[in-house]
Amino acid sequence: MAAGPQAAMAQVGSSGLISATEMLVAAATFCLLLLLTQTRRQHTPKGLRRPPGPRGLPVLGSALELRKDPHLVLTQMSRKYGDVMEVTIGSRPVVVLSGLDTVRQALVRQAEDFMGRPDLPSFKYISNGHSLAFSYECGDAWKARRKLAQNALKTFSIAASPTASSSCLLEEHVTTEASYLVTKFLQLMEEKQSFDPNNYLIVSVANVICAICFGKRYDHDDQELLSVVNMNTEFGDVVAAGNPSDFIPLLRYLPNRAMAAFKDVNARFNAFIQKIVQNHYTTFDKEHIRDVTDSLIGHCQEKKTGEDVRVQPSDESIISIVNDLFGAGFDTVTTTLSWCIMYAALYPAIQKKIQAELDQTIGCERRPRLSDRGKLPYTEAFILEVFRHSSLLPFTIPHSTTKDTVLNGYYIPKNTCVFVNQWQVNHDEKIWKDPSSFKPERFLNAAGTEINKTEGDKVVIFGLGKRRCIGESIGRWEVFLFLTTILQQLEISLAPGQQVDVTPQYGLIMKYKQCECFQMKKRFPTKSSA
Ligand code: HEM
Repeated sequence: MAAGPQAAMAQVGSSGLISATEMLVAAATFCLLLLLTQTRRQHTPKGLRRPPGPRGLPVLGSALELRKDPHLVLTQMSRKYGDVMEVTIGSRPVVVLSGLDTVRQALVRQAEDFMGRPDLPSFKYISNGHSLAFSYECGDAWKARRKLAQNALKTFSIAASPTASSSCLLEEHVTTEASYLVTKFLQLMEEKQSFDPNNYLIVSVANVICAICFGKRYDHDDQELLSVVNMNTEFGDVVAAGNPSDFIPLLRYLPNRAMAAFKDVNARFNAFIQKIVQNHYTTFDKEHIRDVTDSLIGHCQEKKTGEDVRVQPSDESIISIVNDLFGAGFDTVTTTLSWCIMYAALYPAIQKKIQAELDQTIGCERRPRLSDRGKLPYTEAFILEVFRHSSLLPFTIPHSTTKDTVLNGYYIPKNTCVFVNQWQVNHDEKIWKDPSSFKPERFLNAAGTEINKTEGDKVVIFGLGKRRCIGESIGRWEVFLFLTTILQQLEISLAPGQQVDVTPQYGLIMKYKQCECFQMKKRFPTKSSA
């Protein structure tokens, strides 16, 4: 019993000795937690059962088992306990959902019951507790903010723009950035044998969301932007489902390097955005709304005094929407593109098929546009397979029940933390043939001419229901346009003799290990961009 807590302490990098008082506090906490766990279990209403699951250790629950690759461990456990199971992490029961039907049942059909977020300690540091994505709040004021965010985002990205030379602002921003990337990659190939494209991808993708949110583009060597976009791993390590210090209260009082880095990342991130927002306030002109930040400031100023104040979000929480949009808008898309590039390099025959489709449909005289998307089924199937196979967001952000509820016959009390295992759904042998193989064809009709929509809808990577990602359309469009622009012009390969490790590193967003192993070469003689 004693070995468990010690192992957990070692895991978070405890360096000091434990005093007698600390031991007493630990023992008291232990007894209290046992008592609480038991009291909680006694409250299951008559005739109903709690979901099955492993017993776990006292105080730690299943925390040690979940230390490495929880998406794989929980997938394995779901084979034994089923699609609704309960694990205990530390002192806290967590319901884990697997299986497409169960996930749809909970997040879509019982959407209101499962739309909450748990009050995890780490979430309070994000956007000073005002985060749209991570805060505990999910009432009417939150719903109003989510709507506001969706509308502002749409206006400055995929809505038709009378001023843009492209079909919409998003197309204009991505085309600019993707063309820059192609030139940069070729320049790097002249300077080096091989390189890591991810360092450049992240700035280009960040520039797209910066243009939408702040009307601003940064140089690729801008140190301020680089210091913000390069701290996403520290962020993702802590907010990923199953972080022990969110579940084991004792760990919060011990030195914890990951948590310290997380707080620092959030403080720096908030300061970066705050500076831009202040600048927007100074130059704000309600007749000339430039970007998402302006539109949010405008909304704060227009708020009607007669509105029900309980429903009315505060100015601070409205403005902090840009933190969410910027934060969620670059690492997700960059990591998807980085997996696309890796799969294209690992499977040259698949890459050639995409390029053949691009050559046939678009040619080399003009650049891809968003309107080409429906005409490139193989490319679309490749993107779907990248989402499915990599399952780069193995879990959604943790959910929580908003009321006592019943799922598949199991009782789940209000405020229960819920993990949705997207990785399991995307690799479930019951719905996918040979799920570990990378096969874009699985998403095409028999003739290979169209996407099979039913198969495509089985991939769960943006969540579902009331918490479904609000940047889904933007994310999908961006991935399509960046990828097609790059593959139209460049052939991607791995440098001969280079070993690559494609094992996903667990986090909120899973990446492969960084490597300077890519080579790219021009497919056609240079054309002026059209
Ligand atoms: C390939 C790209 C992307 C993927 C795979 C992705 C995936 C996800 C997932 C899994 C969630 C959590 C859903 C849940 O908790 O049930 C989420 C939430 C969210 N995403 Fe995305 N996302 C992507 C791009 C974007 C972009 C480009 C933006 C903004 C511009 C964005 C903004 C958000 C926001 C604000 C939330 C929180 C929604 C809420 O809590 O109600 N995402 N996303």
